[in-house]
Amino acid sequence: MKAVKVRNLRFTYNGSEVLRGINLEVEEGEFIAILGPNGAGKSTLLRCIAGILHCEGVGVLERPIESYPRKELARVLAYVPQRSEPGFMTVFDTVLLGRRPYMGLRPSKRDIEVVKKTLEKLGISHLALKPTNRLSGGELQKVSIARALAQEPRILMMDEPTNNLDLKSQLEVMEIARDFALSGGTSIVVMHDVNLALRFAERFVFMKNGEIIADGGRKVLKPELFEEVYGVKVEVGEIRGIPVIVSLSHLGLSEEFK
Ligand SMILES: Nc1ncnc2c1ncn2[C@@H]1O[C@H](COP(=O)(O)OP(=O)(O)OP(=O)(O)O)[C@@H](O)[C@H]1O
Repeated sequence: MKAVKVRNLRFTYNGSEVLRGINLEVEEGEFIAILGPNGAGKSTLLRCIAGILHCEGVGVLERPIESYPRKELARVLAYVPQRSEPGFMTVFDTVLLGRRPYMGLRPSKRDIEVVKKTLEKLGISHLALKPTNRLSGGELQKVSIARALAQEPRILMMDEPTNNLDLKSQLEVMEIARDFALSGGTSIVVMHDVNLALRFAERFVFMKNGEIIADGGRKVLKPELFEEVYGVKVEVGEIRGIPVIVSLSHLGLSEEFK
């Protein structure tokens, strides 16, 4: 089944076109990384697919996104924004908000169980009773991811989830996204760290100026693509079978590695 289908998607902020005819199909079980320079339109695309921005041409699990009542959409799709606002609520209660699409007036035993398990998974059980405005940036990011996982969605979308995270936490979050896809869910992650994306994702969508420039598996990772998308010379190597991108110079700037 197609998790997401985007057809000829256009999006305009105050008259300026930011997405120009995007076509994208994502199968259930895929883990895709959306990459590209600042301002390329990655977050806007993610927010269109998540139904936060209203645009025509987005299908989720073979249905137009606008046909979903809000609660039903939240059971199907979870979105972790680039930044989340901290507040007075505790970590536990914040993650419990992820159970809202399932809850009646009070949380059930299962809701509480899911929250506890999710906190454990993210390694933040010890923070359960702390208000989120007393967390570090990385801790807050993990709370945001935990809340999305507690939603038990079929599609997990995260916007730069590894920002603010230390090396170990970056790997943990990417493993979570990969395991989510391996267990039949769909992970769509916007990232800047190309090497981290290469290490975990199986499909790469490169955007520039509101368009998709390349879309595919490791074979799309050619130096010419990085020159076109980022204006950077790179070499593509391999360590233990994992592709590694080494940036050499800005085009036209440093002569050092030419
Ligand atoms: N709320 C907004 N109002 C007006 N313009 C916006 C708004 N949000 C984003 N834009 C513009 O839309 C374009 C795409 O932004 P977007 O955040 O989607 O890019 P991005 O690829 O996610 O960038 P980054 O990697 O820097 O997060 C940019 O030119 C940005 O200035």
